Amino acid sequence: MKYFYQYEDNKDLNLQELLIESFDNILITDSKARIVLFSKNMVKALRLDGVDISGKTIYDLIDRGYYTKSTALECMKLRKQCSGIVHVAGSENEKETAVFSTSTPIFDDKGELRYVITNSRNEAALEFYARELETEKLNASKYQDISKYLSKLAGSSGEVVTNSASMQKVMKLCSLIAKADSVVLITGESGVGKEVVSRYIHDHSPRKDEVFVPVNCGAIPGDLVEAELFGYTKGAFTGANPNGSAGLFELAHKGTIFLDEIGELPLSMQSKLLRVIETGEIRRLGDTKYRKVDARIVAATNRNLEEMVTRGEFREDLFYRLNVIPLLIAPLRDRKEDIIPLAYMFLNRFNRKFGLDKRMSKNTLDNLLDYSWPGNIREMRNVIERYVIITPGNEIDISFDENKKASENRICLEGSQSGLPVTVPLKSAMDDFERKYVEAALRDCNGSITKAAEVLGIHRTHLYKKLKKQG
Ligand SMILES: Nc1ncnc2c1ncn2[C@@H]1O[C@H](COP(=O)(O)OP(=O)(O)OP(=O)(O)O)[C@@H](O)[C@H]1O
Repeated sequence: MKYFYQYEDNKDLNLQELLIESFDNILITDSKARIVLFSKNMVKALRLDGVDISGKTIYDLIDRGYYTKSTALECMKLRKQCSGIVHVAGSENEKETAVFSTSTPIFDDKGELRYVITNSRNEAALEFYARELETEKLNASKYQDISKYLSKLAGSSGEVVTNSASMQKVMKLCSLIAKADSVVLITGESGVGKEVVSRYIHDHSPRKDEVFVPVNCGAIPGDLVEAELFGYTKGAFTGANPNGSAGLFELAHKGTIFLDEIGELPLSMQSKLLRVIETGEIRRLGDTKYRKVDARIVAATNRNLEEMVTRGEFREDLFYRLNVIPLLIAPLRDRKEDIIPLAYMFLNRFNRKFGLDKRMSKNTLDNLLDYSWPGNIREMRNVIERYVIITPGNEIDISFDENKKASENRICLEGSQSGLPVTVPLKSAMDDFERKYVEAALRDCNGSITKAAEVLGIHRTHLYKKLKKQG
């Protein structure tokens, strides 16, 4: 391999001059440690401006206290490449600094040491590289985890129906909010579309090409919340990934993190979240250092945070910090103009999905409008999907008995004796029953997930997971 090329028109090339002007800090010494060449930047880095160095050796410079240790001398002694931090003395105007040097030996044909060439980087450059490296690592871990995370998520929100004046107002406001980077707090009953709205904000923000990370704070067991949100270092706790892991905030770097059910965050975590919002820094569990994270926060809750503040269940300072831009999404029963367009949207979606062509009876439309929809749009989605599947003919006839109790629902499946056509596989029948039962429990408990979970005898996080699975 040839490393040096000379052409007709660069015969006068003077390599010494090029080395002297090089951006890199370069020092060449001979086998007796005499200085042969300094690049201008090396002179600056070692603070030797104006010093007469002709005929001087590295020993002389060390004797005069310019620096304390030399990788060039180490390299001469060990006859191999050596690296290390070299502390450079301060002066009246400049404080002591350090450079990272690497010295490489150059041997002649007989294996005798001829020169040592030393390259170095100063502190500022090293800090710059360290920061770049950290960002690179962050991005690498981010993208590694994102694919895993996204694959676990339910499908995207698809078409967003906004026929009512109140939803149109919300969406208009969202378009404005999207452009700013402020924290947003979305409130509204379960299933009204808080996540849909937060995705809309992200999709219309300058961060739209970055990741959107939805997190259901209520579904994460209390003792794991910190590790999930902020990540953890090696050996932070038993059962953890032995290499440590980035948290969801790091995953959302440059994008948006959607903190759903923020009211379920334990108080200890609330103060940590407040710190993150104030400083833009997170600290992995078990770590000592803080890391900068640039994630826009959109939070949501179906609880009354103000009341929680008065009861001491939610930090007042966090509430005010989150409540910079409050958005209230009305329950479906208060925006009836959305009911029929939503019903048709879901009907079309499920007809397409199952390759069917069902229609809704006139009676159904009236019933949909009269119903109070305690589970809001999620409930509607489930009802329509269910009727599309279980209606044998082409016309769907949906009716509701709002007075029906959950306990009655257990034995009161509509239709024939068994309640479902026998053509439905057992798994679908069981899923359908579970869905109805959960809906009935939610209806009985006025949409409160905590109460419904109690009635059903399952943990709140378990119920959240079931609801998410159901759509
Ligand atoms: N305006 C809308 N247009 C179309 N679909 C909607 C709309 N609003 C909600 N949905 C659908 O309803 C379901 C529930 O919405 P979403 O998950 O956003 O509600 P949520 O308020 O975040 O619920 P929770 O509080 O339980 O997390 C989803 O399947 C969503 O796609």
